[in-house]
This record gives sequence, structure tokens and C-alpha cells, in this order.
Amino acid sequence: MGPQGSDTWVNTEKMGRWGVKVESPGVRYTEEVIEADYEYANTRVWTDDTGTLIASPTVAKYTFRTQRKVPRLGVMLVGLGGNNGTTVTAAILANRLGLSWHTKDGLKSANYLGSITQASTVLLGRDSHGEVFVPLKSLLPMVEPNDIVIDGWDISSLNMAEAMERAKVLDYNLQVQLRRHMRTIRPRPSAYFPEFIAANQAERADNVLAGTKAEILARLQADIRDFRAASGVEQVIVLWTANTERYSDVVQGVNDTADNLLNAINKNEAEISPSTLFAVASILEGVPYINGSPQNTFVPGCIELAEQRKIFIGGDDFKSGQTKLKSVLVDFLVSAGIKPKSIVSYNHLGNNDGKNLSAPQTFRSKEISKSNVVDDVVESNKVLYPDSKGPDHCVVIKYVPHVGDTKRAMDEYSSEIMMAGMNTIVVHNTCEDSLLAAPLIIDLVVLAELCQRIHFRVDNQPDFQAFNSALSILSYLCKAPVVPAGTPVVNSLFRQRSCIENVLRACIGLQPINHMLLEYKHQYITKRVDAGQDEMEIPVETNGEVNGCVV
Ligand SMILES: NC(=O)c1ccc[n+]([C@@H]2O[C@H](COP(=O)([O-])OP(=O)(O)OC[C@H]3O[C@@H](n4cnc5c(N)ncnc54)[C@H](O)[C@@H]3O)[C@@H](O)[C@H]2O)c1
Ligand SMILES: O=P([O-])([O-])O[C@@H]1[C@@H](O)[C@H](O)[C@@H](O)[C@H](O)[C@@H]1O
Repeated sequence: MGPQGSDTWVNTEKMGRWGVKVESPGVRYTEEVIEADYEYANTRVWTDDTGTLIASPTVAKYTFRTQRKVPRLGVMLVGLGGNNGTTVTAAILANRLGLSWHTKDGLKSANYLGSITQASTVLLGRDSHGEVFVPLKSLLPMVEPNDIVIDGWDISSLNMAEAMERAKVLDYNLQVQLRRHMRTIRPRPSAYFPEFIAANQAERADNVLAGTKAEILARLQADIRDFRAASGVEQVIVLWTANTERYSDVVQGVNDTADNLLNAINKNEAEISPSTLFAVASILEGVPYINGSPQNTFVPGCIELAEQRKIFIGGDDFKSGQTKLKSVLVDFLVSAGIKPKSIVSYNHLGNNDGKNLSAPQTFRSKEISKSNVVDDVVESNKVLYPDSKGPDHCVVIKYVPHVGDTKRAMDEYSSEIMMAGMNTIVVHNTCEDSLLAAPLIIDLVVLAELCQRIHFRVDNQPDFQAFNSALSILSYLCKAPVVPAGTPVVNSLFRQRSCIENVLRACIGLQPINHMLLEYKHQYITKRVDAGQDEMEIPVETNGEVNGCVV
């Protein structure tokens, strides 16, 4: 049987689904699991007593075990009625219904462009004709976004059809087709503490919960249980796509430990934000919580609570456009030995996110996440930055109502090149910001759900374990990755993507693609042999492999 009960492993018109099956002594398939032995090669570095840097190869033996049954997934969005919330909900409905709509540029159809799980491929290996690329989602059984059940909360009471219209993101002819489906979804009333977001958001806050923070926490937990029971979903993930909050102060005795955080909620402490309250509710209900905004939802006490309860948390702040490109350009420049000296990132947008970010305290949260994304690459090159002093870096966001969700981003990268030369790259980018973020929401929940089904054992450990609570594998999707203590923060986009690809490959017993192409870099002593309908040259002293393919 193939994944998810299919009876074939390769793409067929009938199924339209891909499934990759690995043939190897170290990979075992049962009805319930895919189990794979994997040698994890690494390099340990240390300095000996002469000051010489020593590098030593290491190998750890892992056994990965992935449950094959994909659960019916429910996703509860905090900020359901916002631009991102309405857009991702509409996209799932439009794809599920197979909708198409007329625009001035012709007939358009629903898709998941911008999602790496739904629209990207990975290099699997080589056959006798060359490289074979397969959809990333074919490596392991994953949730089908069309099957996701959406629910959530918003401080605005508009139903989802009204909220979609307010967002002004999707084409009118698509909205007309979606209206009757969207109007039946109405956000649940939410936790609203005005001091954590811009004052200008008060005008939409007509759907809020009253009571102490402990009473609100209990209500949010009840909402999660109610959704699970009423919808019949088997797994729930809560994801914050509500407004950016100001940073919470980390206060000893209030939110510095799990016990203090729970006590602080019971004492109705002021310095507990709505987003942290949602995180605590999710963790206490045993469901993963992902933060799509830049604020420090995961105060130390919240992280400790997640670790105690072994619940996944992920974030922060969707890495959707200007910052995503920055994490590529700076990586390219620095790894090419070119020295960025100044980076200026300006954008203006007119959606409600931009309106909320027009307040200094909420803008500061975003400024931090948009600025720190170059730190790892600067730190990686002491030839260019011996004192670790990186480039001048300026982030500007302006609220211009007229442009709506169609953000205008302008970036300037000025870099020092050889012999006192200067290189200046200017980028202009216009996009509907929510159409960049919505596919990331899909990827975040699809990957977080998959990680719940992956366990592994290392060397001779008797028991299988899960990933750490802070899901660092989600870093590719976030501006400010939340990682376990002591883990390096990686912002380089293609290092982050390689992490996802190679963890999925390890789960099916495949080594990382190393791009060395050694088999094409030396001359084989060959002989001509029959190979099916034609002849092929194969190496004489090998097991019949040529160009890495067994013939
Ligand atoms: N490209 C992007 O759109 C992008 C990229 C990265 C991060 N983000 C972040 O995603 C978040 C959402 O972006 P958006 O464009 O959808 O913004 P939005 O303002 O359109 O939507 C936010 C929604 O959250 C609601 N809300 C505010 N406080 C709430 C609370 N306590 N509980 C429940 N609902 C609450 C608001 O009423 C609104 O409907 C923002 O924090 C933004 O910074 C967006
Ligand atoms: O494009 P990007 O930097 O990845 O992310 C976006 C910012 O450019 C924009 O200013 C902000 O309003 C959005 O919330 C989002 O953060």
C-alpha cells in the first residue's frame, strides 16, 4: 500500500498524488509507520593545545519512525477576520471547491502558489535520463490543505464574507462565489487588552470577552475543546495571525517561569498579553501554537510550560516578502565575499496591519524581527566583519490607506567590493501582502502536524522521542525563528529550506543531496552494454552504475 492507503507510489492521472517509495535494507514500511535507519554525519571542531583548529567527522545512528495515517486537521486562527485569516480561509475553500473566476486578465483558478509543501519540488536523485524532481509533499504523508477545517477568534464580529470584503484582497468575482460559504463562518469573541496593540484598533473591537484573565483563559480552552468536539477533527493547531502586539516585559515572578506565568494569570497580572494567553490555552489543551507575528509571545514561562507539556510552539512573524528576499540577498552577498555596508528597507501599505503598525510600540516589534534577519550571515564571516559589526540597517514602514493590501517595498543594499569599489542593489517589490502570507500559514500548519507524527531514536537509546517543543524546522517560514535554547538561529533562507528537505529525506532513509556530482567529474573506464532498447556505456569495474544510475 502507498502512503495514505493509496495502492501506488508514483504519480498517476487518476490519483494526481505522488508517493515516493524507498527501496533500501534500512527502510521498512508497515500499514502504520515508515521506519528508516539513518546515519547522521557531522563534523566536530575544537582547538587543540597548540591553538590548531581540529575538525573530526562524527556519525550518529538514528532510527526515524513516521506515523502514516494523516489526521483530520482543524486549524484555529486568532485574527480569523483579518486580511490573512480571510484570505487563507477563502483560498482553502476555493481550492476545495475547484473554483475559477473571470478577471480582466482572463480566467483564473484556485491554487496554492507560494506554499513550499504544495507548490515546490525537491531533487530526489537521478535516473538514466538525468535528475528527478518530485513534489516536496511526496516525500512523506502530509495533510491535504483542502481538507483542513478552519475556525478561530477575532475582536471584530464581522462574518467571514463581510471580513473578506473588508480585506479587499481577493478578486470580486471570486468573492461572489465564496460569499455563501464564508458568511456561515463567524469568529469567536476573543481576548482583547487594548494596551497591547494600537489604539486605532479599538474601533473594530466589538467581539471581545469580558472577565479576568483566568476566566478568559478558561473560555479559550473551552473554545478549543468545543471546536474539536463539534468538528470531529482529530488534531487541532492554533495559529496567531492577529495584530502585532507590543513586546511584553519579562518580569521576574510574573512570566519568567511556567509556574509564575500560571499564577500571574490567576492573579490577573497586567503584563500578560492576549497572544501569550492564547499560547497558554493551547499548550494546556495539548495543541501546537504558532505565532505569525513578531511580538515575544513566547516569554520564558510560556516556553517552559510548552517544554514541560511537550507541546510544539513555532514562530515568530511570517517571513513573507521583503524580509524573505533580504535573507537571500545578504546570504548571496556575504557568501560571495562582498561586504554589505548599509541596508535600507522601506515599505508602505494601507491594510489594517499597516494601520496597527503605525503606532510606535507595535512598529518596534516588527522593526526588531525585520532587522535581526541578517545577524547569522554577518556572524558567519569574520573576514568581512572581524568585529561582528554588521551593516547600517534601517527599517521604515508607513501606513498609506490608499494602497490597501498591495504593499510597496523598496530596498537598497550598498556593499563594498574589491579595491574600494561600491555596489548598490535597489529592489522595488509590489505585492498583495496577504497573498504572500496565506500560503505560509498552510505550510506552517502542514509541517507542524507532520512533526507530530515523527519520532526518532538515537544510537542505542531504548525509547523514541519527539522533536523539541520549539519547532526550529519552521524557521524557513519565520523572520525571527523560535529555537530551543542553545540552538543556532539560522535566517539564511536556503539553509532553512535544506533543513526541511533533509529532515524529510532522513525520515525515508535518504542522505542529503550534496550537489557534488562527483560521478560526472571523472572519466569512467567503460564498456558498451545493451540497456533495454538502446546501448549504454557503463564503467567496467563497478556494479553497473553509470552517472550514478544502476543499469
Ligand atoms: N504578509 C503579511 O501579511 C504578514 C507577514 C508577516 C507577518 N504578518 C503579521 O500577521 C498578522 C496579521 O496580518 P493581517 O494583514 O492579516 O492583519 P489584519 O489587521 O488584517 O488582521 C488581524 C486581525 O486580528 C484581529 N485581532 C486583533 N487583536 C486580536 C485579538 N486579541 N484576538 C483576536 N483577533 C484579534 C483584528 O481584528 C484583525 O481582524 C499581523 O500581526 C502582521 O504583522 C503579516
Ligand atoms: O515583507 P516582509 O518583511 O517579509 O513582511 C511584511 C512587512 O514588509 C510589512 O511591513 C508588514 O506590515 C507585514 O506585517 C510583514 O511583516
